Amino acid sequence: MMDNIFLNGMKFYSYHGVFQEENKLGQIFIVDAVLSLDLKEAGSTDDLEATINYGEVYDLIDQGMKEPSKLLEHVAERISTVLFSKYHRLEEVKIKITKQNPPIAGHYDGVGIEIHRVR
Ligand SMILES: Nc1nc2c(c(=O)[nH]1)N=C([C@H](O)[C@@H](O)CO)CN2
Repeated sequence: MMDNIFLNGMKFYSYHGVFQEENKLGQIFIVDAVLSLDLKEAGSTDDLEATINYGEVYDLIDQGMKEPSKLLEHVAERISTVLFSKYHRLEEVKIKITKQNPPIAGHYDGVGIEIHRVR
């Protein structure tokens, strides 16, 4: 069983979407991320260098959300690639991106995607 670091309910105003109106007007995106790695060393040494700094992860996700893409799949894939290249300790990552108010008629809490990548 793997240990996890999570960042829940991050909100970004970004411009991802298939439709021109989404690229022009933008909308709110909610991102949840789970990073799986062994946290035992950090737990025993109390040393930030022995783990992944979730403040730094937030900044990387923020940067990734700023670059417009058509598909949420592409946004999530870009972010996971950056995380794996930056953190050698990272073994698995899950990234979920939700649009609460996309241009789709109907009643729902949100639509989106979730990816799970293993190094
Ligand atoms: N699997 C996906 N389907 C759709 C996406 C997406 O990113 N992944 N995006 C759209 C539009 O941009 C959406 O916001 C409104 O229809 C459509 N389907």
